[in-house]
Amino acid sequence: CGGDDDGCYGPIDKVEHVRLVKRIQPGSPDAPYGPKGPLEWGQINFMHTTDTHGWLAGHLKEENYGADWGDFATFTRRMRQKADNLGVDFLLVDTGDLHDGAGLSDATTIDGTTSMPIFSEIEYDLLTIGNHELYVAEVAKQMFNEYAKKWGDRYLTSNVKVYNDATKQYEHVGATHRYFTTKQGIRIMAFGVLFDFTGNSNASQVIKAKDMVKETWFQDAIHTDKPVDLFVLLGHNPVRQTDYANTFTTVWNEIRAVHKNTPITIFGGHSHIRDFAVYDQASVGIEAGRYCETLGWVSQSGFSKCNSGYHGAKKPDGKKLSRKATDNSAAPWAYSRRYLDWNRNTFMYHTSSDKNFDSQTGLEITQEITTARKDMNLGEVYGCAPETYCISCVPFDDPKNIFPGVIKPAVNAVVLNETRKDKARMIIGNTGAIRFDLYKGPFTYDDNFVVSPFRDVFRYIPDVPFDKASQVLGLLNKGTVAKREFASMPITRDDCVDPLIGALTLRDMHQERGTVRRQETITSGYATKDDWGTDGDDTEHTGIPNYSIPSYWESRAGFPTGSDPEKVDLIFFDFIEKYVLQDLGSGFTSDMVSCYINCTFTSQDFMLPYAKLMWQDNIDNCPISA
Ligand SMILES: Nc1ccn([C@@H]2O[C@H](COP(=O)(O)O)[C@@H](O)[C@H]2O)c(=O)n1
Ligand SMILES: [Zn+2]
Ligand SMILES: [Zn+2]
Repeated sequence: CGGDDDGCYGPIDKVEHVRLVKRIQPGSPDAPYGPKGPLEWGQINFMHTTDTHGWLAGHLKEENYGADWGDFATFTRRMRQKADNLGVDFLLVDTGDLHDGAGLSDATTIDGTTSMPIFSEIEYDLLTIGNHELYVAEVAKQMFNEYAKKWGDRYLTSNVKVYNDATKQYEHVGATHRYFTTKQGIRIMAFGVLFDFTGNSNASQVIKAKDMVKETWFQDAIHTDKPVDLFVLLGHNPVRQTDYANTFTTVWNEIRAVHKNTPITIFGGHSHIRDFAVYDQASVGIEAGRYCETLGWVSQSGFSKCNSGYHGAKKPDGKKLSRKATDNSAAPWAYSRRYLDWNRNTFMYHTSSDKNFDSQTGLEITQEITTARKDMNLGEVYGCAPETYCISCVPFDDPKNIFPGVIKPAVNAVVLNETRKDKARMIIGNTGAIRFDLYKGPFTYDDNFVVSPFRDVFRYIPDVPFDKASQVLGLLNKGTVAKREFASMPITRDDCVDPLIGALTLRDMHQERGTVRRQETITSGYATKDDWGTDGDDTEHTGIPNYSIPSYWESRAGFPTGSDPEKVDLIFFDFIEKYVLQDLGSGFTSDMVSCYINCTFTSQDFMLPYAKLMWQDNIDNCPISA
């Protein structure tokens, strides 16, 4: 069972039994419902990844997103080749958040030590930095010292600097901007802008977009004497202009003030959604989801010798791109956009490659991932989860929601300082620290990082009057958005079915996940609505129920029966310490706070003991539900 063509399972890690995704051929009875039709190629074509967060092994428990980084490497190579054959341009872009979300990136002492060399095996044309590259000083330095050097002027970090130990100065991580000419002659000026992030360590500095646009280098770049046919704006920012974290508008306004008609094509991220926003008749922006579930596609035409240096094919695949950004657009620019599901079926379909899809490089990358996973014991099974628990597919208080179903019982059982076990305790966390649904079946070392990837230390204040402590959750959840910059993103996805109308029950979702998907079955997944409507998903889905959840959760343990305690130990992640203190009010100061168990016991450390404690039934014969 050597290759993937014979319907065999892909590289199965026997110890792990975690590659649950069968490697399938398009058209086979096992193939998932696939792409709706060929992509529309333009004169310039972009593929976009964002918020990959270490998911380079793919979604081992979700067939629909089961391709790995090796498969993706093969796909990008084939797409480049196809562009060359068509005589058009192709650019691959990434908009950051490369760590925090999977064992491959987070199970090493410094995040990314194993995953980053694998990530960087793909030849991106343009990349920019995310906030997750800046929380931890060592990670920021790794990006500065290794990857910025490797990626050179393709890594655009227009408003992010890192402290250089050698020069003792803060310096741009990568390049501020890049002016270049594509193979087919399009002259591009590109920038890479992070949102106004303030949670970075002191190893870095983030310059607010409104200040960055005043800097000389930026003003020089937008007033350049060189011809610019297209501005490309990358950024770890949502593309929707109404989103609170959006800073593209600031940069976009500056460019537009000088270049009234030049197209500006935007690639965003951070809010983890599929989205496409129209800025004006010559400017659109895409955001390509999260966690290697989505690959964004934007194509653009309208270049001619009158408005650019473009000398490639006029009509790449025989038909012209016909969709203008706005209904009344008088500009020459036409676009297409598509959100591709991250699976081999999709990749094979769009490269018409069927049995011959795999490349040597791709197979080698897949092998590297398999070896790394084995070396890191990522497939080691710690328990057999009896149910699936999700973050937002059921209401926050539903027993199958991950917070009441797993997180609260787990912290109650595991987060306990023996010397204070007789004290009543309240544990408060930010919901944004819990990153992914937990699936019924084998709970692996990897799943620990998938669910709770951060190293946020459990800290506490002893003996807080209960009437004070019990107000904190409510106050935290009332906090302003700016204050909650670190907390979970407000859930504003349009790609969901209304929870009250036609929502799938969790049971339905289970059944769907368990069902062999044939071509005629529409599967559960994103049903995206964006500025152009509902036709952006490459593979149609039924939509995912999505209930909004608060920004914080609280759990109580060791309470006396039938009454409230006089005092409690108030425990919380160090990540939210500042805000807990603010909401406790006067009389509470940081010198009252100390580590609860010890200063190395973090949010990475409570799920595995809980799985060992609670999920041992059927451990040797744990049914896989994917
Ligand atoms: N140490 C940390 C760091 C981050 N978080 C949570 O992640 C959110 C940001 O994630 P994005 O992928 O959207 O950039 C942040 O708002 C926090 O909720 C954390 O809990 N601990
Ligand atoms: Zn992210
Ligand atoms: Zn982010």
